[in-house]
Amino acid sequence: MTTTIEVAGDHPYPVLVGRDLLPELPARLGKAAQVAVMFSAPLKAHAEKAMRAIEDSGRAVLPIEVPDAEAGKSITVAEKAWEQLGRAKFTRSDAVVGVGGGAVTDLAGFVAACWLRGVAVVHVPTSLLGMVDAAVGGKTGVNTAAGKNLVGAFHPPAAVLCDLATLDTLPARDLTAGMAEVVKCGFIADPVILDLIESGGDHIQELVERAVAVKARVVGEDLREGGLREILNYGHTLGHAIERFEGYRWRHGDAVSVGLVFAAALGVRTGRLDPGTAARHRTVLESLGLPVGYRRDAWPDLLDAMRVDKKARGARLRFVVLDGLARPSVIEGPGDDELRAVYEEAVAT
Ligand SMILES: NC(=O)c1ccc[n+]([C@@H]2O[C@H](COP(=O)([O-])OP(=O)(O)OC[C@H]3O[C@@H](n4cnc5c(N)ncnc54)[C@H](O)[C@@H]3O)[C@@H](O)[C@H]2O)c1
Ligand SMILES: O=C(O)C(=O)C[C@@H](O)[C@H](O)[C@H](O)COP(=O)(O)O
Ligand SMILES: [Zn+2]
Repeated sequence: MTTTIEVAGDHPYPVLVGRDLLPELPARLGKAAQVAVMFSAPLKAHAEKAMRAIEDSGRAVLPIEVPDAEAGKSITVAEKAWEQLGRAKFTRSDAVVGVGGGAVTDLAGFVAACWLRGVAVVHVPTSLLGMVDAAVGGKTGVNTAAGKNLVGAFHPPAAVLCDLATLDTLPARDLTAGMAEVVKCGFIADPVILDLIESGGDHIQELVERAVAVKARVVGEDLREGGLREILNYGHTLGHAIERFEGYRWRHGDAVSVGLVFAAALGVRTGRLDPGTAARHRTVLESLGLPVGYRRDAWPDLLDAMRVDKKARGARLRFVVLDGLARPSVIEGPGDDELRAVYEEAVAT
C-alpha cells in the first residue's frame, strides 16, 4: 500500500512511500518538456526505468551520469551538469530528477537550485538513508575541502517517491548505515521507532513512514533551520567531523552513529540525560551492526573540524542533546576539556 506524507511550507509537496512508484513520476513533472535525470553507475537500471516513464509521457530526457557516492558531491561535478543543461538549452519550465542515494539527491537538488536560480526537482531516493532523510526537506549541497555540506542551498523538491522496491538491490551495509538516521528520529521524536527496532522482524515500511513523518513535521515548520530544524542534526556535529577526517570514505550513517553515542554522552555529562537512555543509544546502534567508537588519536582534528559546523556561532560550538527521550534541545559552548572528556569516555578506541 502507498502512503503519502505531506510536507507543509510555502511550497508543500508529497512524499510517497510504497512499492513500484515510477508510474507516479510523470505527473510530478509539471510543464517540463525536458527532464534531466541524474544518477550514478550503480543506479543505472533504476534510472533507465525512470527515464522510460518520462519519455513515455512525451518529454525529452537528458541523462546525466555522475560519480558514485561522495565523489559525486562536488562543485566540479555540479559544474559539468550545468554545462550539460546549458547545451540542452534547459529552461525554467524544465525539471531535474535525482535517482539514487543521498549523495545523488543532494547533488541533483543543488544543481536544480542553482540553475537559472531554481528549477523544479523531483527525488527518487533509492537508499534507506535517502528515503528517510536526504531526499526530504530541501537541504541540497556539495562537500568542499573545508568540510561537509558547507556549500549548498535550501531547495525543496516538488515531490519525493520512496519506492521500497529499489531497496532490494541496496547493499546490506548501506541499509544498515541508513538505519542510523532512523534511530536518530527515534531518539529525537518518535520512540516507537526504537521499540520496533528492538522488537526485531521486518518493519521497513513503517520505519520509513515514521522517520519521514518526523522529518516532514520538522522541515514543514522550519525549512531554513531558524531553530527547530537543528534537532535533525542530532549526532551530526561529530559525525560530519569524522566524515571529513576520513576524506568522505566513511558512510554518512556510520559517522552519524558514532556521533549519536557522543551526543548522548554529552547529554549525560551536562546533567540533562539519564544514563539509561544514553546506554540505549549504544545498544540499539550496536544491535544493528553500526559503529559506536572511533580512534582516540583523531580528537584534535575532529575538534578542529567541528568548528565549521553550521550550528556554531562565532567561536562557540553548539550541540543538539537530549533532555530525555524525544526531548531534544541545544547546548551552547561546552568547553574543549569537557568535550574531550566525553570523547575519551564514550567514543575513543
Ligand atoms: N539533504 C539532507 O537533508 C541529507 C540528509 C541526510 C544525509 N544527507 C547526505 O546523504 C548522503 C548519504 O546518503 P546515502 O547513505 O544514501 O549514501 P550514498 O548516496 O553514497 O549511497 C550509498 C551507496 O549505495 C548505492 N546505492 C544507493 N541506492 C542503491 C540501490 N537501490 N541499489 C544499489 N546501490 C544503491 C550508491 O550508489 C552508493 O554506492 C551524504 O552525503 C549525506 O551528507 C543529506
Ligand atoms: O535535514 C536536516 O536538517 C538534517 O540535519 C538532516 C541530516 O541528517 C543531514 O545529514 C543533513 O544533510 C545535515 O545537514 P547540515 O546542514 O549539517 O549539513
Ligand atoms: Zn544525516
